[in-house]
Amino acid sequence: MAPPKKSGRALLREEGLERTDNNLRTHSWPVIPMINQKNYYTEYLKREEQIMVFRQQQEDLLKAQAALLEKEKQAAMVVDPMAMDIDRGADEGEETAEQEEALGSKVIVIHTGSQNMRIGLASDALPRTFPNCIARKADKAEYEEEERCPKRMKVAEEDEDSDDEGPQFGEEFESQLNTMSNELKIRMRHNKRRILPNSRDLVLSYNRRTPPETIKEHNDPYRVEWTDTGKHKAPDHFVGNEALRIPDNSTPRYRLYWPIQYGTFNERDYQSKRRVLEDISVILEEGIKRELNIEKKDLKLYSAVLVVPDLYDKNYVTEMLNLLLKEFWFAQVCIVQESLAATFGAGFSQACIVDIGAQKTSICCVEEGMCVAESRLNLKYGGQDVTTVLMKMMLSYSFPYRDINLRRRYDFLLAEELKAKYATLNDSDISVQAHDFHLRAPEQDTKKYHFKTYDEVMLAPLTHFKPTILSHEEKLIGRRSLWERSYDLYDGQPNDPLSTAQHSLYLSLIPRPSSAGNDSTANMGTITPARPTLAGFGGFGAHLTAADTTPRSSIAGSPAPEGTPAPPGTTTPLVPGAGGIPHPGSVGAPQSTGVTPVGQAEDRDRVVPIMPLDAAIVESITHAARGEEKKIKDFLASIMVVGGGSLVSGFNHQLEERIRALKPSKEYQIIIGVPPRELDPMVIVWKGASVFGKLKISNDSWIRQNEYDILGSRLLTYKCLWTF
Ligand SMILES: Nc1ncnc2c1ncn2[C@@H]1O[C@H](COP(=O)(O)OP(=O)(O)OP(=O)(O)O)[C@@H](O)[C@H]1O
Repeated sequence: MAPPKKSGRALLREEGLERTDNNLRTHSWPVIPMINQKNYYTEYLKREEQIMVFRQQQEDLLKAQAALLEKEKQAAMVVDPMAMDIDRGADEGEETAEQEEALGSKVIVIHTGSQNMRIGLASDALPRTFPNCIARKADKAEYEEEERCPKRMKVAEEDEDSDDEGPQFGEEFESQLNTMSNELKIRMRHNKRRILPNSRDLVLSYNRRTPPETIKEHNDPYRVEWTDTGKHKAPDHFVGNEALRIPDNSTPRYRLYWPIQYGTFNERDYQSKRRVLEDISVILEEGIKRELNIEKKDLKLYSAVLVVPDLYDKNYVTEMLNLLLKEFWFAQVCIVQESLAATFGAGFSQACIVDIGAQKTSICCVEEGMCVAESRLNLKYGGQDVTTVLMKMMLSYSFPYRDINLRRRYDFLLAEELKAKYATLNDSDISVQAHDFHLRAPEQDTKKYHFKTYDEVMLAPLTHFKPTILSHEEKLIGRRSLWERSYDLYDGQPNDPLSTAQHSLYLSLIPRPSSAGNDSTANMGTITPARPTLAGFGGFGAHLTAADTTPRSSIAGSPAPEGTPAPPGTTTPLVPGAGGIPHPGSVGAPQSTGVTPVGQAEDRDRVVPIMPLDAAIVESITHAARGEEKKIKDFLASIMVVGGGSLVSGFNHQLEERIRALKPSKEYQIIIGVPPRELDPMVIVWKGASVFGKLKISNDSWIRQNEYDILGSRLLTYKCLWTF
């Protein structure tokens, strides 16, 4: 139907030309007609000179060139060809060693790990490392507030003293331990290694009947120097090693905090954002002062390089950037990703970097100096899980120090020491062996324990390849309780990056309704276990309600019996069960799940991303190669393992064997490279960041104070070497 015809007066009114009786127009504003959207075109923000950051870089470059010309003129006058050569070289990015050193001595490189803080001048050969923790005065120490770790199943009091401990960690754990032990036995036989049939019984009976010796404190040459809290003038806090050495029962009491957890802020143990940031700030300030001898007030003369995880949390990066620029007043800050830094440290241009830290393991392929974004994988387990599971296994083998509790500082240090000494992945080390250790607790005589080990020293680090036996129920507590997920202002998409590799891992964990729509139990709002067998599997039967992922200390920690379906409206932190992981390589580009990106992002906060390490590496490489066979071969031949968790003896060989089993074809050469120059795998990332900080080409990545004042964290889009 044709629209009704408009009167002439109405048309004039629309055009603003309506006139009054005296023939004058009602207003004198010019009327601008609407733009025809079909022909609409703009160059706004399409050219570099319209972006302030690039404009400024261009201006800086012109200034530098003008200064160089001026210098050349002066040098030509005094005929000093050397001076000209040096300057030209510098302009072309070929710094001399002296220039690099000079640049590096004004750059502080910061790598904040979940367990270790590494700081140092970029000109230093190695970083200073100390525990990334702070002890603050409190009513109770952490061991008085929190449950024993490893968590024991409740046993009747009269049983506690009996010789036969029974399954302290639940039937499920025991059965997985036995399965792993049997699998190891089969593998050893296959490799023609001799095993005594009653080895475990020998260990059990020895450990049960060997009492500890008591050594008087004055007879112990290695007694620990505990931190003196100075009772009456006790300071508010201690940092790093000093904090870890405060007696647990000190007066006044101190509570230990680790402000970084799983590569982002610790939202579990803190009640406010301010306290987290304050603690990080104090640790950094005191670390820089003590280790580098630089006062906070002088930091405006320094630049900072900050290392962040590959799959970073946007809030973490922006808050840390703000902290460094506005609290520490560094002149400029540059941000670099862990895997990229690792390749810089090792001097590789292409590699698949596997970083095994204390709480997280990240995998990322790097090619031509760039992270292959889609290959990034972040798994929530690491060296600390190995320590805990080793203690569990040793206790299951009647470890004589039955009261060990990793929430106590001296026990945590003891467990770390035992792991570093005895954990192994060499088949040749598996036999019944006798060891001893000294238990040094504050205000107590030293106790010397004798114990024997068998296969548990290998089974514990083997959990990297069988992470379902690890306990994951506490890993999501408090997540997003202080910082809400960051969303893009314009399109509402989550700002935290997600790779196709990580996405496919989540897809395998988050249950979705089938395409036929016949799965009426699946519910987008809550996550129910994907496989009923998962409940109670590997000791993580704890069900978290949706609300439990937000408030701290509200976990319903009772393990659910095997096969128990989750009550309605409950959420289980999900990890892949046996056979739950799709075959590596079977997952291509992300499949559409029919859920909004926001919904997916929220789901991800309720899932613990876990996958066997060997499968995860193959998965990451598959996503990096995007179907190119040559790239798969190249990445498989250039795997590099870094991070403290990889220091277990025999780790690389074991990993190589397992990847070979997944990629048996003769076409693939699997090479696990070691860091060059015998560098410690724990410091490679820091080393690479320090190299980056000294380069002139990294000039474009520096975020300066004046730019930050105008653009804030939006600068990250232009300044970082990766897509932010
Ligand atoms: N000799 C060793 N053998 C086995 N494990 C070790 C050894 N030395 C250190 N580790 C482990 O390495 C881990 C610390 O590694 P690293 O410093 O790389 O972690 P981080 O950077 O603090 O943690 P994350 O990467 O999770 O943030 C700890 O779990 C520690 O027990």
